[in-house]
Amino acid sequence: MAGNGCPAVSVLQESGQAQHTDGTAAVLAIGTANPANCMRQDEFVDWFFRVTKIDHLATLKAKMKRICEKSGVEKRYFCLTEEMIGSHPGFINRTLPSLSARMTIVTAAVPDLAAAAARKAIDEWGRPATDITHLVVSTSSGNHAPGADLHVAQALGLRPTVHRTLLYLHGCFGGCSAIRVAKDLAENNNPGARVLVVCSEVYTPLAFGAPDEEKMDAIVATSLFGDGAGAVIVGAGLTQHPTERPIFRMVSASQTTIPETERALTMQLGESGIHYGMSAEVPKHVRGSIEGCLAETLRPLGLGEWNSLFWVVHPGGRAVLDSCEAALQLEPGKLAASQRVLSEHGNVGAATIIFVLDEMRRRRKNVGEEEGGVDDGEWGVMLGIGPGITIEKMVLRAG
Ligand SMILES: CC(C)(COP(=O)(O)OP(=O)(O)OC[C@H]1O[C@@H](n2cnc3c(N)ncnc32)[C@H](O)[C@@H]1OP(=O)(O)O)[C@@H](O)C(=O)NCCC(=O)NCCSC(=O)/C=C/c1ccc(O)cc1
Repeated sequence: MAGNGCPAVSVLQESGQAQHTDGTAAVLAIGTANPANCMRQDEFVDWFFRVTKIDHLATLKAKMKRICEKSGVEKRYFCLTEEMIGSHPGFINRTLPSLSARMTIVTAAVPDLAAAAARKAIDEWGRPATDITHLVVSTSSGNHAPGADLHVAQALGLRPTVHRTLLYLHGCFGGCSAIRVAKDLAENNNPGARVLVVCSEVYTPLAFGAPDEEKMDAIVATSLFGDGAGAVIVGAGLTQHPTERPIFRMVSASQTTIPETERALTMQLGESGIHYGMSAEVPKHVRGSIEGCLAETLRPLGLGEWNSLFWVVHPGGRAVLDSCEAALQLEPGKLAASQRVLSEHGNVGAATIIFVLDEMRRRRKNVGEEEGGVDDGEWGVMLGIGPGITIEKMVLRAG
């Protein structure tokens, strides 16, 4: 394992339990939720071209089928239904204004999904919801106040004194940002804090529209993104609550922005919903920068042997994971948790990283018991990748 014989990691290892009980935050529980409507990727393009009434565009359809085949996605969950599409002409024809209709759906769905994921995390945690002191909500699906944070707090019966923080439009790194904020809250100035982090993304009703071959990036987004929510509970100072068990200790957190890439990933809310800009160069940018970006943070900790770590990487798309694998020369299987989540859910924006944390915890728990279990070492890295291009990094130490 990296750090065997390495002074910096030895210090971290020796002080791990003490740091934890003294105040290093940990993930204590995880919950996820999906909308009911499950879409198989091999049926998606036929469905999409039928409901948008453009079946005659055979070349574009064939190209989108190729993208879907290469996506690494097998199924996704949608809040969007055919009934919604049928009731709103602007959902197909994006020259018509449709923002209000889209937002009405999203405003109801974001807190519902968020609360469903949060309830699972709270059940697993085993303490009453009223013991939550802080709530951090992250979503790219919303434009209203009071926002989803208040609706989630009310739905869960949190105390009126709960400290709410809402992160809007962080995109795909929003899950890592929210978890980083929770770590800071739990470790600083708030003794005994228990922070509920909820990421809820309802992309499909917000971005749906007939494909336009001039906007291939929108077609790529439509081929990859799905809806869902993830929740974690974060706390430090566990000696006060002997029933609580750390799943992942959050050792350090940092953020890097790749220079001159601010146009590579964008999101913009307009009259016809949200528009995603996604350069075809994103995988190349990730490949060119990820090693250096990780080295600056992890090498000083003695964690530079990438294959000795476990990896919780945001699966922005199959090519993003391939880029990380190639740049870090990771052995096959190192990104299996991320690949599995991409396959089962697609890219669920900020919520995706929580699905990957959940998958990683399941794999580690099942070591020696069931197929898919894996012992990937004690130390790991969580990576979020989103607009900026921003890379969020967190060093994790398993339970
Ligand atoms: C699965 C892909 C889409 C295709 O696989 P491939 O191995 O690259 O295949 P090809 O190289 O054969 O590409 C197929 C075609 O797609 C085209 N293409 C390939 N990416 C492009 C492109 N971004 N533009 C426009 N043409 C392209 C590519 O040029 C090519 O066109 P053609 O040669 O004419 O067949 C792969 O490129 C991929 O995984 N790309 C990464 C996607 C990506 O950047 N993801 C990260 C951003 S995620 C993010 O910010 C999410 C925020 C979010 C926030 C909230 C939510 O609710 C949800 C999400």
